[in-house]
Amino acid sequence: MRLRENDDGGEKEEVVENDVTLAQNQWCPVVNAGFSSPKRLVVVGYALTTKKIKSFLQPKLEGLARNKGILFVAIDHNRPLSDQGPFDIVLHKLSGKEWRQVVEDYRQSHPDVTVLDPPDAIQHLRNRQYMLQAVADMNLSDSYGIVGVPRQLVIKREACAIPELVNQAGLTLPLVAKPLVADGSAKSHELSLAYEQFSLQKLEPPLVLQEFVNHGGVLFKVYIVGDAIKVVRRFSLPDVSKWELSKDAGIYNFPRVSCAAASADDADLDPTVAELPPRPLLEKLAKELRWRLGLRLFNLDIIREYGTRDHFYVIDINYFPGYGKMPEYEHIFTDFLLSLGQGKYKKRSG
Ligand SMILES: Nc1ncnc2c1ncn2[C@@H]1O[C@H](COP(=O)(O)OP(=O)(O)OP(=O)(O)O)[C@@H](O)[C@H]1O
Ligand SMILES: O=P(O)(O)O[C@H]1[C@H](OP(=O)(O)O)[C@@H](OP(=O)(O)O)[C@@H](O)[C@@H](O)[C@@H]1OP(=O)(O)O
Ligand SMILES: [Mg+2]
Ligand SMILES: [Mg+2]
Repeated sequence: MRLRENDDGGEKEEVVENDVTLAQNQWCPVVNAGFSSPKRLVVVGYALTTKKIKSFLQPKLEGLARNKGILFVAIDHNRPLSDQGPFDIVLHKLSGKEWRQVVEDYRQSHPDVTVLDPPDAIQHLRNRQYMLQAVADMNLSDSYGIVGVPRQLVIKREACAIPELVNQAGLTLPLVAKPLVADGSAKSHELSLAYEQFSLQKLEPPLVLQEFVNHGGVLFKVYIVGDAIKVVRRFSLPDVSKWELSKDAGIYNFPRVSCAAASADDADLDPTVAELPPRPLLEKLAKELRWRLGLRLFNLDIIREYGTRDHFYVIDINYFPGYGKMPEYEHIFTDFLLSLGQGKYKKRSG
């Protein structure tokens, strides 16, 4: 294992390396396969951080995968990617220009390998200026509801100009300040809530200022794995009342509210807040976003504007999120990998 530097040379992340070379044609007698003939193994090369490996590649996933004829193999960062495998699928979430180039070159030279996902498409989500653009462009509105994004302003530099810029843009307080770059570093998740215009000068650009939308303190995480969708509830920031807004001045930093411990699925909630967004609306949104973003593995944070039944906002999109927290992810993920592997094999032999 060694440390790899990010684009900006600052934040570092661990990468895992091992040394596995596979035979050219891998066939396996799939466990529990009964009378059926041996199936071809689907070999998945992965390049993930140690944290991601721990949360995603859990024993249950690996066991189920093995039974279904899927083999996970760690990519060795000290050897050329083309010398490894052969892989049917490459799964990756690492940062750095160098790594993006390695994956891009590999994609070009190995068109028969499914690379999840294209580096450029992943990179697009790493900037909050562009992250939600595809949702805004969709203008999704049908009988099931309306899906939009909060109004936001990008501040690249000069904190002292923020109050005036916010005024000119006509943004309504409170505002959520989010670091412009969403590169997975701890800093990129350091958000704050600003109640009052003057104190906005204390913020540190580059950032995005987004209107805070009251949503009853619950958000919906919509996990997407290819064509599959899974929705869970999470606790979120509480609503801000007009009274609080007039009373509170200043900027408040808040911790990562949307992560692990805060599942709201079993909580006793106001049903109008807890009701999941309509399935057909999410199906439409996910399908269109898969296409517009060119990604197959991501999740969306969606909130319902408090007091409405069908007015939704997408506030965040994450590439290869914490699938370990998605119910039944082992089955959904292995089925997805199999469908990719088999599709490819059919194409080759057809
Ligand atoms: N516009 C908004 N209106 C209301 N609440 C918001 C808004 N933006 C963010 N929040 C709250 O802040 C939390 C963190 O924001 P966001 O999801 O954008 O950050 P993140 O660091 O990218 O999160 P993640 O850990 O999911 O990647 C959200 O889960 C939600 O509770
Ligand atoms: O750490 P967790 O398992 O919670 O997964 C989180 C994931 O971290 P990881 O990539 O290090 O795994 C985050 O990625 P980065 O932006 O930080 O790269 C982001 O996608 C979060 O939204 C995920 O939380 P979720 O949205 O699924 O709750
Ligand atoms: Mg989020
Ligand atoms: Mg995020």
